Amino acid sequence: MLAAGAPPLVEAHIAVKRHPRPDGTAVEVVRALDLRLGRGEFVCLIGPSGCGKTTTLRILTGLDRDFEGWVRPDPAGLAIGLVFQEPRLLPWRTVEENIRLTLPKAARRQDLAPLLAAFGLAAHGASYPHALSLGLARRVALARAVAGRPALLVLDEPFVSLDARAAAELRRHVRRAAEDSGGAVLMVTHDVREALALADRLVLLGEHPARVIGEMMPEAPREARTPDWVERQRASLAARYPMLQDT
Ligand SMILES: Nc1ncnc2c1ncn2[C@@H]1O[C@H](COP(=O)(O)OP(=O)(O)OP(=O)(O)O)[C@@H](O)[C@H]1O
Repeated sequence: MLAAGAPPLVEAHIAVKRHPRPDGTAVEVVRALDLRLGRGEFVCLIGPSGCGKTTTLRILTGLDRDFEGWVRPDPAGLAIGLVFQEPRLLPWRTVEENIRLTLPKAARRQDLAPLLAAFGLAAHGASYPHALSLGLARRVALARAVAGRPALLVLDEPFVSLDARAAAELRRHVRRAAEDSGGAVLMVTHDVREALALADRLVLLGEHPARVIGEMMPEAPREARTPDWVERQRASLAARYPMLQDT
């Protein structure tokens, strides 16, 4: 949580972000969006499909600099671990090599066994990405993202297209990654249940152009967030924000 008076890890004001249209005009995707992220805080960005969540993430992480506004500090100077919807593993490298290659040179020879074990990947270090299920591949991407101990871990829709069991396992690993890394986590999801199960703070974005329309801080500690508790909170949020009705 962002303690009063504590400087945020990242702070952004996106005045306007436009994407070009094929006919040469531009469409506004984000407008007047303000976001602050505290050290060690786990924040979920939630919003309807196509509202501009990924665009916002790309700006916050410095992947997109073509916008009006600012991000402080410059993300280029921040250690950021990224997990995209597509695991983006090098197909010709093993799981272990995929992780090792993203480490700074001095750390490349370290023993990765504890990390692989922590993410339930002990049996897969020598596997190639094509042999992995989507759930396992996302877990590798998550292990790779935390291997360098980032100050900020960014996850874009990590639970999409996973069956309930794989999603539950990944949720456990995301939770662990957040707790072990000590860094902040910013996760984009349209799965309100996952957000309620994991986050310190939920930031709700409206229809595009994306802007913040509300926030919620789950009061129960994570270990007390049972499926019943999550369902009650989801129903109460959906009553307040009708756009969450179908989630
Ligand atoms: N590079 C681009 N060029 C043009 N339009 C784009 C580009 N990237 C995204 N858009 C459009 O901007 C809007 C917001 O896209 P974005 O991917 O940020 O939304 P999102 O909330 O993450 O969507 P989803 O929930 O479907 O993943 C969409 O209408 C999308 O089609």
